[in-house]
Amino acid sequence: MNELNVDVAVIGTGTAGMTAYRAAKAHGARAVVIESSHYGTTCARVGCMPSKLLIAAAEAAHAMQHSAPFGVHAGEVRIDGPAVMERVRRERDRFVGFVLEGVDAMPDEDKLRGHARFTGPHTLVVGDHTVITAARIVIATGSTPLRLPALENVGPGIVTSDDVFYWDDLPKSVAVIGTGVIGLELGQALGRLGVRVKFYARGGSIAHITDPEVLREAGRVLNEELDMQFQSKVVRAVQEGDEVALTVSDALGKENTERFQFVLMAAGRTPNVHDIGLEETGIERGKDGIPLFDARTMQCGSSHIFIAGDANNERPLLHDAADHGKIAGDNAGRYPDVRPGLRRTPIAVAFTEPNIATLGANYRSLCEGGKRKFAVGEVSFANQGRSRVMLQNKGMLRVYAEYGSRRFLGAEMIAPRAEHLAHTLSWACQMRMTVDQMLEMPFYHPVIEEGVRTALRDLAHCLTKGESEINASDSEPGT
Ligand SMILES: Cc1cc2nc3c(=O)[nH]c(=O)nc-3n(C[C@H](O)[C@H](O)[C@H](O)COP(=O)(O)OP(=O)(O)OC[C@H]3O[C@@H](n4cnc5c(N)ncnc54)[C@H](O)[C@@H]3O)c2cc1C
Ligand SMILES: NC(=O)c1ccc[n+]([C@@H]2O[C@H](COP(=O)([O-])OP(=O)(O)OC[C@H]3O[C@@H](n4cnc5c(N)ncnc54)[C@H](O)[C@@H]3O)[C@@H](O)[C@H]2O)c1
Repeated sequence: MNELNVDVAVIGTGTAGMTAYRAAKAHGARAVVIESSHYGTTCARVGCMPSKLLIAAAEAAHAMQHSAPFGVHAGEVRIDGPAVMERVRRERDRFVGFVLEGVDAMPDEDKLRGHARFTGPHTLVVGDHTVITAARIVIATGSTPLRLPALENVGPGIVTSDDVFYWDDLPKSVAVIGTGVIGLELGQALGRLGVRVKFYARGGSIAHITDPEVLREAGRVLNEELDMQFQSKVVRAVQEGDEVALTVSDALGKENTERFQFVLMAAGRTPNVHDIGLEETGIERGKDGIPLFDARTMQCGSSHIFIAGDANNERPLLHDAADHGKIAGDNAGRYPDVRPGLRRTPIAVAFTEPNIATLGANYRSLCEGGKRKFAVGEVSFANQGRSRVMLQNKGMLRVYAEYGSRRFLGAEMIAPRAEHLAHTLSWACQMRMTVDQMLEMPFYHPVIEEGVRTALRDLAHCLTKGESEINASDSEPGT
């Protein structure tokens, strides 16, 4: 075994790990990164970028197939599956290439390959070749698609998002298990590209929506296009030649079997913290096995160990992985001088159409502790001017503010181009603006943001009425 002594060891070379490594180095620390699998990051290889490439192709197909109401007729639309997937992979490889250039530029002595595992609070064994003694350690091991027991050992027809971006052609049919962000983004895109897609959801949730009104609207809008079966349970799956016979039971327990070329498991992701010897570290862990940590410093307890990115499951998103990594790397670099780093207003966007977005404090968190102490304003996009012009007049936005201070707190929406609306609103939220200050900002005409103004006006009005009487009772689509 080789032996290595370093100031900072970073486990994982994803976005969080690479950012942590650079931040630690900036403090003059002797730092190394350890990678057990591929360089290139989840985001670039099998995450954010390839999924958006697939969605871009789907948007092109959808626009051509739905241009007739404008008096524009495209003729027969032909989707060339191999060409679609070839572009996804080619552009994906380009993005991965930029990451690999960064890895190549790092000194060789800073990079180790192999699975890292704690053997003590300060020691890691990498593969079967190196023992590292590190004064500080950053865990940035990312996450892995959750595997459902009913879909284990079935055959090649059971896939996860990791597999989709290696396809050479579009499949004929896909069953998507889960109506979370991954399932909806990939499932809708595949459907728009001509694949027969059916969604099976365990409960009634849709992406990260927590507001019951937005959830109901999302269920209604998405159901117009997508075949979604809520309150269902995967019973069994059998590989039969090129197809999987999938048996699912509905809310009443009635079983039904359908055949699909692939079954896409999109039932969530699990932080990679279960096979890294955390029990040897002495740090305290939660029920889910994830170390308890401070979300401002990324420090696990008062230890020399930090945890960043999907591994800590706080907000498993790319920009948060980068922020976590910077904070963890800074603190590991200057330990024991541990300081809180910059945390931004939460923002999450599902790139479905319409987009689904949440920002600031979500509805569920605002309802914690019983009686609601916040006002709600809303707008429907059904008759919103610019949305209707573009034939994208679907969805709703709900905005929240605090009584008394009239401070804007957050929003949830399914709305046309919500990715942009969510940014504007999250900036206002982070600047701690009041609803009145937001209404003093410019609004162009005709734009979708005029819908945001309508919701804010409604919110300002509700704030003057005292406590809202809107019923907070949960309601789920499909129930
Ligand atoms: C399909 C999909 C689409 C997504 N789309 C978006 C999006 O549009 N926007 C967005 O913000 N987020 C998106 N995400 C989420 C985003 O990709 C992740 O939040 C982010 O990439 C996490 O970065 P990370 O550094 O924590 O983990 P990763 O990039 O996964 O890095 C972890 C690394 O650690 C390595 N590792 C694990 N265990 C060990 C070990 N014991 N020893 C050594 N190395 C180890 C792994 O091999 C991996 O390379 C998407 C994710 C998926 C799957
Ligand atoms: N646009 C984006 O920002 C983006 C895109 C993709 C992924 N991501 C990140 O990746 C994370 C993981 O995404 P995800 O979609 O896998 O997870 P998710 O938590 O968003 O959704 C999981 C879905 O699976 C369902 N489910 C859970 N257990 C199940 C079971 N046993 N049987 C059937 N269904 C079950 C849940 O009800 C839910 O609908 C997201 O939370 C997000 O942070 C972000």
